[in-house]
Order: sequence, then C-alpha cells, then structure tokens
Amino acid sequence: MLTKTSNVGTTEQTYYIIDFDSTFTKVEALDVLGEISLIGRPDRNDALDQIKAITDRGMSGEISFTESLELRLNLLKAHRDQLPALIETLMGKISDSFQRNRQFLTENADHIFVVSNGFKEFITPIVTSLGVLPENVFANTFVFDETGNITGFDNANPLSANGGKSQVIRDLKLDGEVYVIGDGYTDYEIRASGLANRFYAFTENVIRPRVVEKADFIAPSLDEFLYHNHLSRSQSYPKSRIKVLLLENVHPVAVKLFEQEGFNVEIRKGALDEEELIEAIRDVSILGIRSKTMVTQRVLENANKLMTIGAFCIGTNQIDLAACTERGIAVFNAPYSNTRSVVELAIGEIIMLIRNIVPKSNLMHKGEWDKSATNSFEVRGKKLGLVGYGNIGTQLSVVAEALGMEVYFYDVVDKLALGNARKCKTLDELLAIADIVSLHTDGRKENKNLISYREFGLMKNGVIFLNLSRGHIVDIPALVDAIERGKIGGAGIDVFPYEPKTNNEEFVNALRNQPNVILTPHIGGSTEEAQANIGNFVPSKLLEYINNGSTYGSVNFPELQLPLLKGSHRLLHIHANVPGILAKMNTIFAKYHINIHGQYLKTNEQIGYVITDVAKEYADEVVEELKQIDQTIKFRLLY
Ligand SMILES: NC(=O)C1=CN([C@@H]2O[C@H](COP(=O)(O)OP(=O)(O)OC[C@H]3O[C@@H](n4cnc5c(N)ncnc54)[C@H](O)[C@@H]3O)[C@@H](O)[C@H]2O)C=CC1
Ligand SMILES: O=C(O)C(=O)COP(=O)(O)O
Repeated sequence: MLTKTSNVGTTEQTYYIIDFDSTFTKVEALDVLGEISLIGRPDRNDALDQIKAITDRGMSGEISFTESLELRLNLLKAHRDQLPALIETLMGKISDSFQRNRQFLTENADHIFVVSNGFKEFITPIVTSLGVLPENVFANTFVFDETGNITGFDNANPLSANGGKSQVIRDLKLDGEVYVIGDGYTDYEIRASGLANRFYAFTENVIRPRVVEKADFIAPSLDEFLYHNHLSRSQSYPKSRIKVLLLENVHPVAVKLFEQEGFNVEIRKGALDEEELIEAIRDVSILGIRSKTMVTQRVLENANKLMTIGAFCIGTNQIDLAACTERGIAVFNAPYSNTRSVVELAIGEIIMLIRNIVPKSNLMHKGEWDKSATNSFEVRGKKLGLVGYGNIGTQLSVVAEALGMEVYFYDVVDKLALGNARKCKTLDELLAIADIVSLHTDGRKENKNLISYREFGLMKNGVIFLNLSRGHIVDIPALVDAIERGKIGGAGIDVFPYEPKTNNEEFVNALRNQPNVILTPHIGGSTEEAQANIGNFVPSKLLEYINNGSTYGSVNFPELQLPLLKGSHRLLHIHANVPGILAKMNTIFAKYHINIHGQYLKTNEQIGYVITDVAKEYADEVVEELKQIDQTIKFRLLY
C-alpha cells in the first residue's frame, strides 16, 4: 500500500524539529517587528539595517546568540500593542512549502516540535494555525514593563542562551530518530551535539553557506524534505528538483511565477543553437523559448526529462511539433498576446513608407532639407492586401479600415470577412490589386518563398511591401531585385530567414542600405505590454499542465480542461493512439479494486491522453502496471 508515513517497516518513531524564523516563515520575525515598532523614527532605516546585520551575525554563528538577542531588543524598542500587527504580517509570510504541506504538520503533530530562539508570543499563533500543537512549541518569552514596553526576555529559558536548542532537545528525551530542519547555525548545533540523526539545511528563504556546508542534506523546500523521507506531501515530486530553462530573455514576470512555485529556474538571455541546446536540455523538464530557438528532433532525442515547452510568442514553427507529440511533450504558446503590437507596427510602417519618410529623415540627418510632396501619399483610399487572415490579419483589417483603407485579403482557409474587407480567391488576384501588400501567414514549411520573383512580378509598380510574419516566407534575393528594379516603393521587414541569436551578433543581410526600407530586428511583438502579457499567460498554461494535467490551449495535445485535484491522486497516461488502451487501464484498476473518482479521455491523431483520479490508497503495482502498458509514451502521478 502507498501509505505515506516515515516509519514504514520500522518500529522506531521519528521526531521532526523545525526552526521558525526564515524556515517556517519566510522572514526573521524580529526584523519585521522592527519595521513596525520603529515607524516614524528618524533613525528607522539605520536601526533596521543594524538589526538585520546582527540577526545574520547571530545566525551564522559569528556572535553569541544571547548577545544578538540583547542587541536587537534594545534597538527594537517594541511594545506589546505591536504584537498583533506582527502576527498578522507573519501569517502572510509563512513559507510556501509549509503552507502547501499542512497535512504533514497535522498528521504528524505529536512528533513535530518547533524549537526557536524567537518568541512564543508570535510563534505559537502562527505555527498552531497550521496544526502544530501549542505544547510542542519551544521558544523564548518577552519581559514587559508595566506600560507594555518589551524590555527583555526570560533569562531562565535555555533558548535565550547559546546552545539553548540542544538543551531543549536533550530535556525532551526523544526516543527515536531525530531530524532537524532549519536555516541557522543553532539548528546545526543540535546535530553537532549528537542529539539529532540528521540536519537538513532549509534553503527556501535564505541560504547561509556556513550552515549549508555542515548539513547532512539540503532541503530547498519542505517538499524536498518530505520526498526524501517518503512522507505525506502535496507534491508527488518536489518542484525544486524540476528544472525550468527559460531562453531568449522572456519577461521577468515568467521567471518569478516559476520561482514562486519552487521550481529550479535557469535563465539565458539569447537563443541557443542545436548543439548548445542539446547540452543544456538534458535535465530540463520545462523549456521556455521564443521564436528563435529551434527545437529539432535531435534536440528532443536528448531531452529525456522534458514534459512541456512554452513558446513565449505566437509562432510555433521553430518547434518540431510532431516529434514533441510522439514523445508526449505538450507544447503551449500565447496565441493573441502580441497581436495588437504587430498590428500597430504594421500601421505605423505603412504610413511611414507611403509618405517616403525614411529617405527624407536620413537626408535630414545629413543636413539636407528636401521639402516636396513627390511620392508621398495618404493611406486613405489605398488598397491594403493582406496575405493570411488570421489573428493579426483580421485585426489589421479592422484598424486599416478605420483609417479609410480598402482591405483585400487572401487566406488558404475560407475566412469570414470583417467589416467591408473583400476576399480574394487567389494570391495572384490579391497581389495584382493591392497598393500595399502585408504578409501575415503562419510559418509552416510549405510557405517557404511564398513570395518570390514571380509574385513580385505580379505586384503593382511602386507597391509598399511588408513582412512581419516569418523570414523564410519571402525570397530575399527576389525582394532585393524588386527593390532595385523600382518595383517596390518601400518595404518594412521585421523577420529574416536567418536572424542573429543574440544582440551581440552582427545582422548580415542583402537588404541593408536599400532605400526606403525599414528594417527592424524581429520586434513586431516586442512591446512591454505584449511581453508582460505573454510572461503571465504562458507560465499559467505550463503550470496548469504540470500541476493539474490540463492541456487547454496546447498546440499539439488533445485539449482537456480538468477539475482541480482534491482528495484524490491523479494518474496521467499518455499513449500512442491505438485501440484498446483505455480498456487495458481499466482492467488494471479493476484487478486492484481501485476506487475511481473521475476519468477523462481525449485523443488526437497521434496520441491519447487519459486522466484518472483515484482514491489515495492503492498498491504501488498499479502504477508499475500502467507504465508497462504497450504504447505508453509517458506516465505522471499528481498528488
Ligand atoms: N514579427 C513578430 O514579432 C511577430 C510575428 N508573428 C507571426 O505573424 C504571423 C501571423 O500570426 P497570427 O495572425 O497570430 O497567426 P494565425 O495562425 O492566427 O494566422 C495565420 C493565417 O495564415 C493563413 N495562411 C497560412 N498559410 C497561408 C498561405 N500560404 N496563404 C494564405 N494564407 C495562409 C492561415 O490559414 C491563418 O489564417 C505568424 O507567422 C506569426 O508567427 C506573430 C507575432 C509577432
Ligand atoms: O510571436 C511570434 O511569433 C513572434 O514572431 C514574436 O517572436 P519573439 O517573441 O519576438 O521572438
């Protein structure tokens, strides 16, 4: 049975000694008390810095604990009336992994002791709110004067002196294994005095090198500690062990969202080439990229842990989607988040180009004043031809009509015209009619050189030409030829068949120095707004998939929006879409008398995705047998 207690197969009891400041909570409580008690004092910032410095010196063992406590209380000048505000603040600062694992704290309450050099007045209300027993809290107590000022601490309490924690544990006379979890040197001292079997350095909130080097184990979160000890926990696998690799300068909000969830996040500014990515991806479970990183079959062959990819952009042509699906890797993107940004840039460029502004501006910079109306036109009444009438094409269509343009579009799929836009039956028809041609097709392989010599030949003389979609769609030598022959009146190009991987690489392209050509470094979607939207949107999809199994919005997986997981374990089974897999799974469930709370299935041409919510008690063999079903691609278990 998958019963989750520490003592499976042993008779010995295990006791858990947990530190409070910077372990149970994210902060040092006396630092927070200082922020409250010193409000309005001119020397507040100075005093707060001093308190923090003293805390750190005490924690790392540089000065004696009693000394650090006395020094800090003197600086604090706190009052009893400030304690409720302190408690309220600390309630909001309980460490994330402790909040997630309330169940461990309540189930093991008899064997959990919070031992701290802090003060019971604030520790007890915080830790008991998560199930710790009040009689198992060992900490100092304040001494107040008659008006309620905090003037000191109870000197008789062993925790007010050096070695106090060890003394408390000695007095408890615990009969069994003793594991200590804490971030400070005083926590390690319990182990050093021979009173504990293991010391786990807790690094979720603060990493103290002097403490970490002494630890038997490092616990980046409580989940890690629980996983290590096979204890009841909220995460089937600790997130601190799950590596997230974010490339191409994705917005910092995305980094924060993953870090908040406790993942191990690595960020890199630029894109990686195939060899570099193969090297970097080996132990990565979640990959975040933008338009430049090519995720090829070879990369995927080396990505054994990869569960999901987030394209922090719209296009997904840089990813071998079929290979991802075959390997059970779910891919997500941000289908609308930068649409408006591209549309605004296109409109701006159309106006700039049709007015011939670029050469005029260049001349002005050289000191030349060339005031004339020749070759400058209004956009009003001009025919805009959109190739690709998807999210960007349609939005551009609406905005362009508002500016008085006549809109024509061509799409390989039969699309409903918005406003007064007119549908063209063929690309050739559109190219012949338009004063301005703007490309907004997706980047599928077949679109390579969609616009080449023949297509430029069909366009009107003096046409304005825009490509803000994908570089390979336009044959660059053909475009250069059309510009040089005077066919093109002006061009705005944002995307290129080859784009520099980072800002340090030179942009080499035959379009450089062509007249009336606006060149931009693939920034159609690069606005603060779009990047922040994408930075929030894509992680939310990836986290829903990782935490809950939902695939809603995936570009390659069968889409399933699942209910939140409550009171069950969730078994996620990804398999090749062949008949009979569900039946095989259910035979296994029946054989082991599994109580099924819910089951969901969806397939696409390549794969099937079955989610089964089951009662928490089941034999380990169930999981093993499910993994052994023929055609299984990936299996995951969520608590
Ligand atoms: N420059 C930049 O920074 C950005 C570029 N993009 C790119 O813009 C393009 C359009 O994006 P969305 O409108 O969001 O995509 P979408 O998928 O909504 O629309 C693409 C449309 O093109 C059509 N299409 C595909 N091949 C075609 C062809 N040969 N001829 C005519 N129509 C064809 C499709 O049927 C679809 O309606 C994509 O390539 C995307 O990667 C998107 C955002 C930012
Ligand atoms: O969203 C897209 O498809 C784009 O082309 C924008 O790509 P980027 O995020 O700027 O690399």
